[in-house]
Amino acid sequence: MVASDMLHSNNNTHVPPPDHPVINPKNYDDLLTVVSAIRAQVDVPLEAEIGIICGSGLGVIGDQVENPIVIPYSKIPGFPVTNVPGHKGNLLFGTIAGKKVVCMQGRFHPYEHQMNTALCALPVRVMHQFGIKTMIVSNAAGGINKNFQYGDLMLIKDHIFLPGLAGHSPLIGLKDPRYGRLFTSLHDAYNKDLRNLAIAVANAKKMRLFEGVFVMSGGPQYESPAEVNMFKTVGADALGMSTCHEVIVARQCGITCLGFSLITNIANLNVENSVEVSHAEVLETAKEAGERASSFVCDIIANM
Ligand SMILES: O=P(O)(O)O[C@@H]1C[C@H](O)[C@@H](CO)O1
Ligand code: HPA
Repeated sequence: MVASDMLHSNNNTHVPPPDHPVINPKNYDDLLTVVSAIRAQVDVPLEAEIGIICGSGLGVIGDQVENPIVIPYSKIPGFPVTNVPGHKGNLLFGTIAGKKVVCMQGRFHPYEHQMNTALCALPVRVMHQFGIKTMIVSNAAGGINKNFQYGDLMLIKDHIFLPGLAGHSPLIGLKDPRYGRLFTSLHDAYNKDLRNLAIAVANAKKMRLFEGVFVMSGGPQYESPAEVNMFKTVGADALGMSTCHEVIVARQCGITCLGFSLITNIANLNVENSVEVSHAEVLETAKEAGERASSFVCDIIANM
């Protein structure tokens, strides 16, 4: 199947009913309604200390959750539903290495139908309501740094949030004080202690691991060579279409964050080269590297 067909097929496990409502992410009472709807799905109390977001093709990280309670997004009134291949669309509650986790097996992107950055980041607020103090966020990304190879992992040490700089911050227009500080600081957004822990874990596993700056573009088109060159010039090492708005909301909620990119393709800097990126290629690399990425996440959690 070619990539363009994949993007219009629904390979997700769950299809929502046609009248599936989606909440207003800037209404705090709507958020509480979604949280109650999730609690109503099961007859055990749900809580978690660590939240995990799986990037494209990285749902395998969610397969590490022990004794999972699986709640499809389509079964949660008010919760968005994703149609992007490689994103299963399940919220999982369970444990990894004895720690209580909640895992988003599939995320939302601003380029999806009727999406915006605030709605994409709504699940972070939901996970916060279930008690998370730490969030591990992953994504598939194109490598800009010349040292990167397919399948490399890059810890995110900082980000450039292009849609946010252009007026699409998930915090815009929030007026309910229960959301927290509007003027959220992004100092240490990708926590230094957690990054040091991740580096120690990678060293113990003898894994290649880089640190770098992640840039988020709006997508869904992949970047032109001139755009890739611009991102390189401003100091970006990897580029993708997610993550920054989730981390910003997490920081507003006081959640400590660790982020990493799986380099699924090498971004093309030369307009004379004929290099076509496809989502199929992204998923293929993620499939090859998925086990390594999930074992990395489990070991980090075990050592937290
Ligand atoms: O969910 P992530 O950010 O991992 O997905 C990446 C960015 C685009 O959604 C898609 C491009 O192939 O993969
Ligand atoms: N650009 C943007 N997003 C991506 C890429 C890319 O090259 N690869 C995976 N996600």
